[in-house]
Amino acid sequence: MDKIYVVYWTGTGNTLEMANAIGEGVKKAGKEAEVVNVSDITVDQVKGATKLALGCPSMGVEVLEEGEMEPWVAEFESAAAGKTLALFGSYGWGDGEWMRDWVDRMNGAGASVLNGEGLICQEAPDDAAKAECVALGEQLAYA
Ligand SMILES: Cc1cc2nc3c(=O)[nH]c(=O)nc-3n(C[C@H](O)[C@H](O)[C@H](O)COP(=O)(O)O)c2cc1C
Repeated sequence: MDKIYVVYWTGTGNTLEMANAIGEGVKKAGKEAEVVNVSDITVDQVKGATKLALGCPSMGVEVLEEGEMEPWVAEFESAAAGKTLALFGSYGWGDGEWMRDWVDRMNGAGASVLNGEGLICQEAPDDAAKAECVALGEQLAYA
């Protein structure tokens, strides 16, 4: 499967902005990207993908969004082994705990998380944060 999916959940659009910039980076590297809301794609559809970007903001108290993203990620755990993942998301007032937990979880499921950490950004990404997202998309495409 050549297409690289950038699967995200967003409440107010910040993580979507990150997702779009990551998709832009994938395309810049010459690969096809599909930026897709988690509610519009099943885990089955990404089972054949060797690399994937997943994004979700910090919600609840330092957890993934619980209505859509958390159940999707829980199901994805059994399909994650051997995949290369770019994890990303926006946060507000925390210290990134939700992302560290998510990275540990995905590594525990046998995936390889690029750079050993997720790309996080406080609230809306500024130009510098968007540039980091573009670079992450390129890195994922070349990985
Ligand atoms: C219900 C709710 C819970 C949140 N919990 C946290 C949290 O635990 N830690 C944190 O740093 N930010 C928290 N935030 C802030 C969001 O992560 C932040 O506003 C983020 O930019 C939202 O991204 P989005 O625009 O993609 O939805 C919370 C926001 C909401 C609405």
